[in-house]
Amino acid sequence: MSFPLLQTIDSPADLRRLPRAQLKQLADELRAYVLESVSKTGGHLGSNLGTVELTVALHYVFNTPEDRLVWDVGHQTYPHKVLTGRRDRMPGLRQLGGISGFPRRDESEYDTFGTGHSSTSISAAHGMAMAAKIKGEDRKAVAIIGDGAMTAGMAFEALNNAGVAHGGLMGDVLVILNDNDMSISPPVGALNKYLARLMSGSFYAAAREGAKSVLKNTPLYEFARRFEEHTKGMVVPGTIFEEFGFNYVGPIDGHDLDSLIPTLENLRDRGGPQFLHVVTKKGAGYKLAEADPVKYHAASGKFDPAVGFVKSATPAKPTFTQIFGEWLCDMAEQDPRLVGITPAMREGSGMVEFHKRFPTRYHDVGIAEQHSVTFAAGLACEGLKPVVAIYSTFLQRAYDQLVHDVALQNLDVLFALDRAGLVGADGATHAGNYDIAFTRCIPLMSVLTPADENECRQALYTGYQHVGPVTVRYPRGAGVGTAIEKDMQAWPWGKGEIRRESGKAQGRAGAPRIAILAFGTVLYPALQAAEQLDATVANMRFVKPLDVDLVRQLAESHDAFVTVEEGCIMGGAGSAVMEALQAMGLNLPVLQLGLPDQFVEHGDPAKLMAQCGLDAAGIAQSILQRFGARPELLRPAANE
Ligand SMILES: Cc1ncc(C[n+]2csc(CCOP(=O)(O)OP(=O)(O)O)c2C)c(N)n1
Ligand SMILES: CC(=O)[C@@H](O)[C@H](O)COP(=O)(O)O
Ligand SMILES: [Mg+2]
Repeated sequence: MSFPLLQTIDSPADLRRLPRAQLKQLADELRAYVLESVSKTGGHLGSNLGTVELTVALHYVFNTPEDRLVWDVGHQTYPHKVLTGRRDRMPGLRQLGGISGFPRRDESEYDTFGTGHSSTSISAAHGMAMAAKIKGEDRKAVAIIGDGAMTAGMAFEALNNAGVAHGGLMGDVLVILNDNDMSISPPVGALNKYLARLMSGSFYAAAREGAKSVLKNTPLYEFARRFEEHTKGMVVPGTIFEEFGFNYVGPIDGHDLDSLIPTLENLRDRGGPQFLHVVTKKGAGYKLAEADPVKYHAASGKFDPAVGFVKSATPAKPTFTQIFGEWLCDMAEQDPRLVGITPAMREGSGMVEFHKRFPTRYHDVGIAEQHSVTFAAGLACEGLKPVVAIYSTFLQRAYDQLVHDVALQNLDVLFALDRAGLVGADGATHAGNYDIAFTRCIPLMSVLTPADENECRQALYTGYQHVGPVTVRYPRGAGVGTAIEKDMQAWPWGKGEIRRESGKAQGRAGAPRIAILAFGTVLYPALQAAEQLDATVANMRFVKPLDVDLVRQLAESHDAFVTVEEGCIMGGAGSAVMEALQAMGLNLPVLQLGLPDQFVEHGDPAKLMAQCGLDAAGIAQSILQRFGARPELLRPAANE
């Protein structure tokens, strides 16, 4: 395909030089380019196709980058990236060394705020708008937030704050609600119903009907009082956004440049908090995506636009997500107390089947991680057994609820932490690198790290049987493909196991006798490395409670330890082992392998694991570098 006009646009300044009449062609070419590009690289699709006209209009009307655009979640910014000088970098999208799938301040001056986690845009834009006022700069700040992202409490915290003056200063912030009546799944909650009424115009109709029904059959004096009350409400019904102090405009068609451009020009020139409600279609312009916006939210890889996403002929190994989804249904069959909760990630967390089979025990609470955790706590108070399916990275948003509402009260909640560790294409914003460190330090919390698909099922069952707060963490994608035992057996609580014994006798000449303590799916590269080094390997299974008996047993029979985890080294499982050794007065050298104290960027997961030294070669190399032939590590054998 050719994109003659788009090829001439290397910056928004080029776009603003175009005749207004050419913008429609530019939008059409931009949409075709994004579709073609994503069909080659994979990535988010529906939301990008839905924001093409809005993106063109915003960069046409606002003096970007001086005027700030803040894209909420940021998964809809491919058109923005193409128009802001990165058209020719799209082939490297979400790949190692390529551009991110989300806005990044260090990638472009037009990416005014890094996003990825939802519902932060209004807060950031308000900060930028207030900074402009404080510094006396004439700039606008625009937050573009979806109807899904609008369901998060943080968005309302920001509205509540941005809608009023502070010390006499009022920020010039424009909030654009991009309402496509979709989250990743169909939207949930009362806000969605409210927005639907605003969109349908029934809002006004309801106000009129209400007025008429009240005014008839009432005594005259009552008539006057009520008429005055209702005509006030009827003429300009206060939308919720106006109650927050914003001037509300809309809903308008978010695909019609003839509506968007004059409206944005008008709002740009007005000061103070402005709220524009635009209605778009997720997947606009691509029939397959329009018809199934859930499926076409994102493409996992290449696809032929003419055919769309097709399932691969050979059944792939089950993913950990699928293992969880299956376990959840099996467990729900056995235990009527089970309630499944997701904060707006039904598909990603593998709960579609559970929703179908157990609709009364399924809760999608919207993008509301904090609420999801404390809602679970409330259920647990009443003797139910809530299971919160939540990505490791998104649990970060509900940390206080985890500590204060669940652990402090020792409530019986199971957290199924999907996407634990590196996630690959989504990169640093979505990596689940920190959950071992931030959960194990909470009193009464238990932390399980299954090593493969079968262990995932057994760990979920073990955690579910335990009364109290538990996290079970597992990575994005599939494991090594172990057979799944349908029978669920609870593990001995807090116990690991030795998977491989070193053949070396301790204390003999040559390389020291090494014990590798693996936590989670890194067990398998550790086993491969151990074959090369003839090391012992323990599958620890629990970070908390740690199997201190096994730690002691290994420490007393080996010369050195290696701990391995797909989590941050700082404060992680290896730290737990070090603490246990110190507490037991056992002083042997420990090499901690895990994720480094830096953000790991987007890319192919296997390449990222190798980059972090967590593949078999990396583990073996680290061990050899640290312990190689180190006779000083050898302790004299008992009879020498
Ligand atoms: C805190 C947080 N929770 C969950 C997600 C996962 N997520 C990404 S996009 C999305 C739906 C967003 O819906 P909306 O804002 O309406 O944007 P649309 O996809 O409709 O354009 C969700 C739940 C996230 N990025 N951040
Ligand atoms: C934008 C966003 O946050 C989600 O779409 C996320 O990218 C989903 O991640 P998975 O692809 O791992 O489900
Ligand atoms: Mg939406």
